[in-house]
Amino acid sequence: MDSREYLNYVLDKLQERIRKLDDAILHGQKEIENMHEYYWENYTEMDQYGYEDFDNQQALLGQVNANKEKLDLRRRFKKMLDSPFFGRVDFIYDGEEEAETFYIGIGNFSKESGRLPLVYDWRAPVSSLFYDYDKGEAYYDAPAGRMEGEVLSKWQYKIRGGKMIYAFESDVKIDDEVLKQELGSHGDVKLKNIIKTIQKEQNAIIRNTQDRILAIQGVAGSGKTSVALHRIAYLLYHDRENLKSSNVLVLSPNGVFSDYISHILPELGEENIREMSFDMFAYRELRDTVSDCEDRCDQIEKELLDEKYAESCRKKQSIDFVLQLNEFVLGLEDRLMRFSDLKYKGMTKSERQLTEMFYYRFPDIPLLERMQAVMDYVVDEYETLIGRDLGDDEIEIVRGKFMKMYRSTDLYVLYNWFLKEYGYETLPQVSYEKRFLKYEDVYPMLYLKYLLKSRRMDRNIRHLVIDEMQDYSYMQYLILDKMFSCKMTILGDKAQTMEEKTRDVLSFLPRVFGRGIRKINMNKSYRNTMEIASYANSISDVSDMELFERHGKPVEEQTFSDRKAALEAVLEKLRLEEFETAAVIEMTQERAKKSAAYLKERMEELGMDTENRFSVVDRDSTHFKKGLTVTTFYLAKGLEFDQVFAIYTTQDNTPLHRQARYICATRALHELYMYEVKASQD
Ligand SMILES: Nc1ncnc2c1ncn2[C@@H]1O[C@H](COP(=O)(O)OP(=O)(O)OP(=O)(O)O)[C@@H](O)[C@H]1O
Repeated sequence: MDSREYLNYVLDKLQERIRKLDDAILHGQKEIENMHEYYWENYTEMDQYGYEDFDNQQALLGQVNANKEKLDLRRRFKKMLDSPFFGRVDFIYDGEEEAETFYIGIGNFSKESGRLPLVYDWRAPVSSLFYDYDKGEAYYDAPAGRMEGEVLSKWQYKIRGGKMIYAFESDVKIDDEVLKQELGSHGDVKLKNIIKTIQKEQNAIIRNTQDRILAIQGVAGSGKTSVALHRIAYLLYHDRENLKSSNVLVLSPNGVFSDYISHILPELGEENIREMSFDMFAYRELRDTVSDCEDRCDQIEKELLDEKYAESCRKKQSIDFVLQLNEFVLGLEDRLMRFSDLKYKGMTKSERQLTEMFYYRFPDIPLLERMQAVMDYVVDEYETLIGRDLGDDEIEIVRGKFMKMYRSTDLYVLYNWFLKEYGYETLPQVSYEKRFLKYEDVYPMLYLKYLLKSRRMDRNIRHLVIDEMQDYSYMQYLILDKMFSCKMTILGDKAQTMEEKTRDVLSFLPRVFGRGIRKINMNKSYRNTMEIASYANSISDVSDMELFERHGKPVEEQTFSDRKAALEAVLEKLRLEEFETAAVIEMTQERAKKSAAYLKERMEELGMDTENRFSVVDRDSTHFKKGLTVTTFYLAKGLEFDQVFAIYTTQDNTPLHRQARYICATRALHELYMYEVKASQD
C-alpha cells in the first residue's frame, strides 16, 4: 500500500474508532447517570456500616475514570484526523527477509486497543530509528532488548486536514529542507512542538533516561526549552507507572514564560505540568518572617542604574558568604540557647538534664526544631507517668516554657545577628508589617532557614526542570539541592546571563549535586536567521556557535535623536499583517511603560487593532499574546518574536546593557531592528 492509500486507510480506521468511542462514551455517561440515580434512591437503605455505600462510590469512580480515558483517547484521535502521521521508516530486522514499515505520528493508533499500531507514537522505541538514522545499519532499544537491522528508507510527510500535501523519501539534505520550512514559517504565537524535525543531538537528550541530573548548556535558540519539554513528554510516556504530570515541576523565570510553553504538553497528548518561579517560592517560604520581598526584576532594574549595587548582591550569593553562614550556624548552638530548670505540675527537668538531652540525644535535629523534639520526649515520659494525655491548653503552656529557652526563633533577628557578626550592614529592626526584604537578602535568609529547620521538600515532585539555569546563584542551587532529591533537567545559556559577567553554572553544579550530573552542550542554533545570529554573536563575543543555514533580511541598526522618532520608525516597519508576533524590547520597565503608552495611542490613531494585537508584558503578566508586545529584555528572555525592535540609549553601555542587547537580538526569528536613542532622556 503506498502512503496515500495508507493515509486513507488510517483515516477510515480513525473515523471508525471515533464512532465506537462516541458510543462507548455515551453508554458510560448513561451508566454514570444510572449509578447516581440508584444511589440517591437507595442510599437511605444502604447497610449501616457503609460498605455498600463505599462499593457504590468506588464503582462510580471507576466508571468516571474509564470515561475520562475514553474522552482523552477520542480527543487524540480527532486531532490525528488532521495529520495522522508525519514520518515513516522501512526497517529490516537482522535475519528477516522482508522489511517492516513503521508510520510515526503524534500518538499511537491501532484499529482496536491491543492490536499492533497502525501509527506509532513519536516516543515509541521504534520511532528513534526515524530521528537517529539515515539509510543503513541501525538499531533501537526495545523493552525486549536491542533490535538490530537496516533502515531501507525513510519518508517524510506533510498532511493537513487529512490531505497529503507532500511525501518524499528523505535523506539528510531534504531533512534540512523540512527544518528550514518549519523554522522559516511564521504563524505560531507560542512555542511549537518540534516532533517532526527533532535533530539527532536533541533526540539523545529527549530519550536520555539513565542520568539523574542532566545539565544542558545550549546556545541561544538551540532548542533547550523545546527539548526539555519534549523530554518530559517522553518520560511521562515511558514511565506512566511512576511519573504523572503532577509529579513534574518547572522552575520558570516568570508567568508569561509559563503561558508561552503551556500548550506544548497538552499538544503532545499529556496533561500540563506545574510551574512556579523560584522567587515566588522563596517569598512563600519567608512569608511568616517578612511581609514583602523584592524580586529579580527589582534587582535587575537597580543593577542597570547602579553597578555597585550588583557587586553587593553578588557578594551575598557567593560561596564565601555561604561558608560564613554555615560557620555562623555552627556557633549559634551555644549563643542561641539559654537553658533553665523546667517545672510544670509534676513534670520537672533540671537545666543540666535538658542541656544534655538537647546536645546529646537529638544532635541531628536542626537547631530550631530540636527543642520541640526535647519537649515531645519529656511530655511523653510525663504522660506515661500520670497515665493520661495532656490537654491542648496544657501542651501550649508547656511549649511556651520550652520555647523560652531559645533567645529568639525569629529568622529575621537571627539573620541580623549574622550580618552584624560578619560586618555587613544590618536590616532595620522593625515590626513584621514593615519588614521588606531586598533581593540580595532573600536567598541568604532562605538558606539560613533551611540550615535551622528541616526543609519541607515536596515529595510529590519526581522531576524538576530548571530553565535559564545561568540565572541561579550557587546559593540558590544549594537551596534547591536541600529541597529536591529528584531527577532534574537543568538548562540554560551562559551567554545570556543577566549580569555583567557570564555565569557558567556548570563549573560549580557538580560541587552542589555531586558526580551524578551529566553535562551536555548544544552548539547549533535554530531560531534566528544567519544574519541575526551573526549580529547577536558579535555583541557578546560568542564564537562557538554553529548556525543553521537560513537567510533573511540584514539587521537594521539606526540611531535616532529621540525616543519618539524611534517609535515612529517601529510603526513604519511593523508588519502585523504578515507576521504573527513582534516586540519592542526596552531596557527598563519605566521606559517600556512610556513607549507602550505612546505606541498604543499611535496605533489607535492609525486604525490598528490594539485590543487584540497589542499587549504590554510586565512582571505581573500571565499571558503571551499575538501582535505587538512591549516589554523589557529580562521578561523577553526565553520568548521569541518574528520581528524584534530593541530600543536603548547611547548611555546604555555597561556590560549589563551589552548582555541585555544580546538577549534582545537573540529573540528575533526573522527581522531585527536595533534602535539607539541619542539623547540622555528616558
Ligand atoms: N529540531 C527542531 N525543529 C524545529 N524547530 C526547532 C528545533 N529545535 C529548535 N527549534 C526552534 O528553535 C527556536 C528556539 O527553540 P527554544 O526556544 O527551545 O530554544 P532555547 O535554546 O531555549 O532558546 P533561548 O535560550 O535563546 O531562549 C524555536 O522556535 C523552536 O521551535
